[in-house]
Amino acid sequence: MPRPALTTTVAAMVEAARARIEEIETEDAIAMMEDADLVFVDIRDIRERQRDGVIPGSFHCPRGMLEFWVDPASPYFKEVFGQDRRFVFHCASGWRSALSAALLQDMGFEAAHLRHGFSDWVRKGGPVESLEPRARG
Ligand SMILES: O=S(=O)([O-])[S-]
Repeated sequence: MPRPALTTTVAAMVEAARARIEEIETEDAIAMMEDADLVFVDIRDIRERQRDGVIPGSFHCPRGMLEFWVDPASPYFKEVFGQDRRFVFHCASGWRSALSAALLQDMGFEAAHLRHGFSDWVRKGGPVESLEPRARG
């Protein structure tokens, strides 16, 4: 049976998201590293973090938990998202984080995203920390 045609593409969705969210260039984000009011939120999955490293001090919020962790009415709410701080979401290349920032905007949660993602962060010499794989019990 033929698959039904999609009504949009992921590229179109990312483009539409990018048109309405705050985007941070890598160089500017690196310069913001020392800002204690700023939280980098990494939405990549744990395997990407373990394989490629992380932005030091970044908070890991798997993309699948996004809405649940930022909503104070959710049983999964995370305190960090209740703090009066500036949040910059990132993924590997800026696609997932663009969609996430737009979704958060729809929820009324203010967040920017790292325009070119962690891969560009590494390319531009941003600091990277290694993550030890969790020991299995
Ligand atoms: O979503 S992605 O830009 O990291 S491939």
